[in-house]
Amino acid sequence: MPKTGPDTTPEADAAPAPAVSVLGQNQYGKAEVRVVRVVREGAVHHLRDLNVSIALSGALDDVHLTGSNANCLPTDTMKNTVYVFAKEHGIASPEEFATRLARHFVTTQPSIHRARVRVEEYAWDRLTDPAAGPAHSFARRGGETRLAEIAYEDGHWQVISGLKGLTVLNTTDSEFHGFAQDPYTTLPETHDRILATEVSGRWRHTWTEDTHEAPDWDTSYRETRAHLLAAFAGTYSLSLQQTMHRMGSRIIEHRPEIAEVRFSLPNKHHFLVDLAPFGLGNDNEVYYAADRPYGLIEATILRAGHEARIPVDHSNL
Ligand SMILES: O=c1[nH]c(=O)c2[nH]c(=O)[nH]c2[nH]1
Repeated sequence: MPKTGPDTTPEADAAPAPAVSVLGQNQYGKAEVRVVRVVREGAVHHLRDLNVSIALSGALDDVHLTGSNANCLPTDTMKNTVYVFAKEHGIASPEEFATRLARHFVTTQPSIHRARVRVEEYAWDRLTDPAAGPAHSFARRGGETRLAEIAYEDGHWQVISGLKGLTVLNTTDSEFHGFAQDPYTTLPETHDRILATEVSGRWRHTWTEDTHEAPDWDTSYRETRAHLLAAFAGTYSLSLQQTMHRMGSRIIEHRPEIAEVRFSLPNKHHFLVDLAPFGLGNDNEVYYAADRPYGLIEATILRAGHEARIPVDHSNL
């Protein structure tokens, strides 16, 4: 805005007019800081996954009325504080973590009189038994939906089973390097990253005729799902594409009743937070879980000699 000159209108000498507007309740903060904290106890990894929102209020009138930011701790700083606290103190519980944050802002910023911190925690279940070996694979609790799509025409059946919304994560045994590069490539190569995806999978059964016995659908579903998860957990991954192929090929190898598998797997990126500005290292401990953009990795895996019939879903692209 260009500065205006002195007010020379006749009203300038008069008593100030009562303000027309008054600042009411106000607060500000960083919403939805997605922090994932991994603790590695040898081959057994522990995971906490939070969505943290912070709202501060206090002596903030000047920020709104005069534009002075002297009392305005940047929301970016609040985000950094979440990551630094996750590194330095770990995440014992949502309550403990939120309490620590709220106390910090109120006791270190004289202008801040009240802090509200809301934490949502996403629960993860282990995919492998820590007593039986490496335990770094998890499935997110809830959100999973089983699917069935049936077509019947000219006496022939087509049965497609599947699932969506099954989110899985490996805290290690995932690398991505040796990729093609062009002048716009900035992605660093990684030899140890989090690999996470929300599985959408459909599989077509070989059963087409009433003259043959139909599979036990529930058993088939349970076993197929188990193979898909075992392949995700057990594959040392050089890309999500490779893991996905193992998930499909393991199903084809173990479930003769299935002719074709189709996966659509978003690569749910977890980026290591750079804690160097705070004099801290980050040895695969604190991650930022990005929700978009995401890689979208899709493929059909077929039993040799069978045709691809599961329609390719182009609603994403
Ligand atoms: O497993 C991956 N596959 C990719 O194609 C890709 N691209 C990318 O940026 N990260 C990854 N990760």
